[in-house]
Amino acid sequence: MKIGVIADDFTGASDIALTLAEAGMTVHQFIDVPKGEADPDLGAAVIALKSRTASVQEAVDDSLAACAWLRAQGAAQIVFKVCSTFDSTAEGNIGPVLDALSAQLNAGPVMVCPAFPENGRSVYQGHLFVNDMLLSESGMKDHPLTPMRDADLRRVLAAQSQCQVSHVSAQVVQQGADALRAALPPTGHVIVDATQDEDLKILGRAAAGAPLICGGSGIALGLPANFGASARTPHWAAVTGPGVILSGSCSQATRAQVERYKMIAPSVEITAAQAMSGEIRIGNLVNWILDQEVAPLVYSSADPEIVRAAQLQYGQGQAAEAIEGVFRELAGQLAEAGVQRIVVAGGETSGAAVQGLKAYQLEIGPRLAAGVPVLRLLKERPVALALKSGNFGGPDFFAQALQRMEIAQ
Ligand SMILES: Nc1ncnc2c1ncn2[C@@H]1O[C@H](COP(=O)(O)OP(=O)(O)OP(=O)(O)O)[C@@H](O)[C@H]1O
Ligand SMILES: O=C(O)[C@@H](O)C(=O)CO
Repeated sequence: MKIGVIADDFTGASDIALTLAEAGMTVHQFIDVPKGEADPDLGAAVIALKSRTASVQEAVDDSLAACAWLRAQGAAQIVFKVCSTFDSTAEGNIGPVLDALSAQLNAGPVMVCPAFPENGRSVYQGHLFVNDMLLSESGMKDHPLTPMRDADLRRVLAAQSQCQVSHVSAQVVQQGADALRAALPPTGHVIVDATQDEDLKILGRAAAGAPLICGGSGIALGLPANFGASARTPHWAAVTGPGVILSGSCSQATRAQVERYKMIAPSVEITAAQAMSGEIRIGNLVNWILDQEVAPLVYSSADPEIVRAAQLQYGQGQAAEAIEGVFRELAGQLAEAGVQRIVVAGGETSGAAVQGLKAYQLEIGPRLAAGVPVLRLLKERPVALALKSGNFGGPDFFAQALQRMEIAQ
């Protein structure tokens, strides 16, 4: 194994797994820290944790355990995969986890860059932009769990970390890998600018031999080439059979996708009140889903005002866990009932759904959208999964993803 990735959520794990697969690495996504050994033929492994919004101590402990497993499999380089919008609560977990991993690996300077230009995420003068807006003015300021209200990543990371946080500008990056390496301090975390894929490939070259780097999937663009890998398209054996869309993301992009899909297929909304009351009968919902001619949509996605009202009434964590609990139970029962194509929208929601599926290892297929691969879960019958980050995919993503799962490549 050459590259080991520790991802702080499940959609982010599949996002970077796709980047590595398209750059030629043989890669699998693992759910939580595996118990056994990895296939020695794997060039890369991505461990999906549900640590982004966990307690700081839990996030640190789980990330260190994942790092130890990856190193034991021979991983020469560790990537801490975080969100391209640097999703984090004020107290962590990016800073504390990065500090712990850096200490465990005696990593020296750690380059940090969440840029993902293909999906409109760029870092310039230490500030994170979502398309043409500062992060703090984008929809991410209303995120239900990790509202991002400061675009200056140096300040955000410095508030969470015990280490020195510095910055290397795009002007230096664009002079090449040698100039970037020369600009790095001896230790600490370094926010590195990147506004285009070429900047990320320079960063990848500069990261050759670095024990630890941190970023979105874009930071992996240039890493496989350091190990002699070259671009390829992942293969896919068609998966047909009943399908369903599960959406717990409240992001702007997902809410648009929900409204578009509701126009062509049956749907049912799960409200926070219903989830908190325990009135939802999962078995009845499964039967309703299986009775539909067209793959139906089950969603809790709601506008920020509705989410805020629910959080005020029930508590942010309680509302989140209640809704995730519904999707966790639903996903497991759907797979047992024979559903074979499952599209999930939202990182935490995907974590819940995958836990419900009792999935431990996923094969990476071709892209459904930038940052979203189709995944194969090997059960009695193969299950095709799409774990879509809230802000990813176009308006017709749901229908297109279900159709793509049925086409071999
Ligand atoms: N109607 C609702 N009211 C309150 N909380 C909700 C509601 N619908 C979903 N949630 C919660 O909001 C959170 C959404 O987070 P999730 O990570 O699934 O989506 P996302 O942040 O848009 O996706 P990503 O992290 O991939 O960008 C989950 O914990 C979910 O349970
Ligand atoms: O980097 C991203 O935006 C996604 O992979 C993600 O982490 C969403 O939660």
